[in-house]
Amino acid sequence: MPCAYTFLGPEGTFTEAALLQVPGAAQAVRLPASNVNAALDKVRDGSADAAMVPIENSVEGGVTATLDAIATGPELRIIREVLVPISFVLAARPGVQLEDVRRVSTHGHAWAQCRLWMDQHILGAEYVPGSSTAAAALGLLDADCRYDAAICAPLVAREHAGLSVLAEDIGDNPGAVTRFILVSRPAPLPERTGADKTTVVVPLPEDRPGALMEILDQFASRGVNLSRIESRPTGQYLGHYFFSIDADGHAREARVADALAGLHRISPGTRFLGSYARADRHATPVPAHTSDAAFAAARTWVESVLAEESAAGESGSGASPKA
Ligand SMILES: O=C(O)C(=O)C[C@]1(C(=O)O)C=C[C@@H](O)C=C1
Repeated sequence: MPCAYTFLGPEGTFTEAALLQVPGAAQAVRLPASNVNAALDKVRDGSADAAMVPIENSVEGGVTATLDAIATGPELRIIREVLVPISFVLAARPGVQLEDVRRVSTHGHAWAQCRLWMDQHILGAEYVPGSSTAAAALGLLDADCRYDAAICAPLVAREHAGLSVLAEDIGDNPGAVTRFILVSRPAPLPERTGADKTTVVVPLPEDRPGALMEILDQFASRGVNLSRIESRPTGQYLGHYFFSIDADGHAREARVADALAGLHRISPGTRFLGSYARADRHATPVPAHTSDAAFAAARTWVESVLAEESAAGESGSGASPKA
């Protein structure tokens, strides 16, 4: 297990709450980073062993900063995922009333999850982007703070920043959940658990009709279920995209390994980002014809066909019958 962790900080972010779910992390060195790229750089340069970063929210979708940062640069591996239920409060310096609030700061994903509440309760609310929910809350303590309130986790408002809570549970979707990933430098794959996920990045081959269908077919024809697929621009030039994909199963399962090989044939720039246990422990049923046993039986059959062919060739009796 890693012994120095970094995370999207400062203390009190939802990302830190995710990190604290990792066994041993509460006792380990924890290094807050000011953004996702800075956290991943600490892993790449060896100043941390692993980074916890957000990747997907049930309301707002993919965290593009993370999807892009792990798709490029020196290779990294996802070794674990963590789910955190999200509940937001509106916090302000003691004495400030709800009717005094105009300018509100938070992380972009948090703002997106509280938009309706803001429209209903703060007429003409102005959004001030923050690097995280906790950074926005702590910023309220600065003498030259240019906003009136922050959207953050209940814990950071009360315990870390000593702020007053003007409203609780202000998220528009009460069941909101954010998924976080623990990322390390390339390392041996975590063991198969029977309920695993594999993440890949597949650049879309250009000028090739049906390329997306071919990519999807690598999974479909091997009975591999996808739980997320998103397209992101590579940033190189207009119209150049990659797909970020989560597939059910582990790279040590034959059907997943076979699908990975197929992806590499179609798009040699395919990047493997890891196989790791699903946080919800949900195991997707594997069709019998795509089980490891079915792949092994099929391989044995092909080998027996080839062995018969070469034996026949050596004995000279393998000539094709005349038509
Ligand atoms: O700002 C934080 O507290 C974070 O951990 C980031 C983040 C995100 O990137 O989605 C995490 C969970 C919430 O959905 C809002 C913000």
